[in-house]
Amino acid sequence: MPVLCMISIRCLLLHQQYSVSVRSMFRRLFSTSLAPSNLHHRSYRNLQNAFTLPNPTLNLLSKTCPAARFQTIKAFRRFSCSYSQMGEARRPLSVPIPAVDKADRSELLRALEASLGSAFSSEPLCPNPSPLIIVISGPSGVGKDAVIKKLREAREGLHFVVTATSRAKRPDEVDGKDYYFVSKEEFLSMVERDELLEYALVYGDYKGIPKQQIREYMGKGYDIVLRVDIQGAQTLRRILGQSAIFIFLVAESEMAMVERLIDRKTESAESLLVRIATAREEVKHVRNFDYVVANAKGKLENAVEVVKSIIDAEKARVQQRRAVV
Ligand SMILES: Nc1ncnc2c1ncn2[C@@H]1O[C@H](COP(=O)(O)OP(=O)(O)OP(=O)(O)O)[C@@H](O)[C@H]1O
Repeated sequence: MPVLCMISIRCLLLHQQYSVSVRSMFRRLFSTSLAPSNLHHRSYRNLQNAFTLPNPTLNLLSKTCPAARFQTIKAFRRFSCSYSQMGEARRPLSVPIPAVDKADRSELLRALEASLGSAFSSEPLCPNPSPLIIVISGPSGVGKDAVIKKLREAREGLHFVVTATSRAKRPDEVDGKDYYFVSKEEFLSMVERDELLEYALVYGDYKGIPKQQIREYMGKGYDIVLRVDIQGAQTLRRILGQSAIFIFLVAESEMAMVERLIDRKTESAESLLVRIATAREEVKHVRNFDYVVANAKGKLENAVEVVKSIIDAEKARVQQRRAVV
C-alpha cells in the first residue's frame, strides 16, 4: 500500500509537471496576437480532450489518493477557467483592424471599439479619493506645530482643525487660528453637549477637537489634519480605528528633542522636567501608529516632504480609508 501511494504521488508530480509545461507553452501560443485563428481553438479543444480522456494514472490516483486527484482536478479547473476568461478577450475579430501606419487614431479607435464590442471609457481608472483624516502626533517639543505650519504653506485642500483649549494664550498665538481659547467652564459645557470628538486634560489644561469643524470640511472634500498629543492619538485610534492615518513625529534623538524644548524657552524649569519625562515614555507608543517621521534638526523641510508623500500614497490606495465623524 505505501509503495502504491509513492507511485501515485510520483505520477501526480509527473502529471503536474506535464500540465505546467503544457500550460506555459499554451499561454505563449495564445498570447502572441490579438487575432487568434481557429487553429488556437482547435488546439485548445484537443488539449482539453487530452485532459478529460479516461486516464489510467488519474484512475489509479483516485483509488489510492483521493486528495491528490481532487488537487489535480482543481488545477485543471483553474487552468480551463483562466483560459476561458482569456479566450473571451481574444475571440476572433468581427471587424478588421486597419494597419496602424495607414489609419489615423480615431479610425483605429473605432475599429478597436467595434471589435471589442464596447466603447472606451474616459472614466478615471484611479480610485476617487475620499477625504482623509490625518492625525499628527509626537512627544512634546518634537516639532508638530512647525511641521504643520510648513504643511499648511505647502499644500492645498487640507483643513487644519483648530483645537479648543482652556490653556492661556501664548504671546505669539492667535485665537481661532492656533487654538480656540476658552475658559474651563466653557470647555466643560462643550463636553456636555457632545461637541468634541476627543478631549483630554493635558498638563492641567483641557484640549479638545470640535466635531462640527471636521464634518463641515470633510463635506467640502478637504482632508483633515489633527494635531494631538500621544494621549489624544490613542483615544482617536480607539474612536476612528483604521479609518484615519496616524503619523508619529520624532526628533532624531532624545538629546535633540530636549535641546529643542530648552531652546523654545516657553517652559518653566518644572514644566520642562515633566515634559521631558513624559516624552521619554511617549516615544514607546510609536507601535500604535501607521507611520513614523523623523524631524531632524535643521531638516524641517524633509519631514514635511515625507508627510506629503504619505498623504499622496494614501490617496492612491485601492481600498480607501473612509472616516466618519
Ligand atoms: N527640524 C527642526 N529643526 C530645528 N528646530 C525645529 C525643528 N522643528 C521644530 N523646531 C523648533 O523646535 C521647537 C518646538 O517645536 P514645536 O513647537 O513645533 O513642537 P511641538 O511638537 O508642537 O511642541 P508641543 O507639543 O510642546 O506644543 C520650536 O522652537 C521649533 O521652531
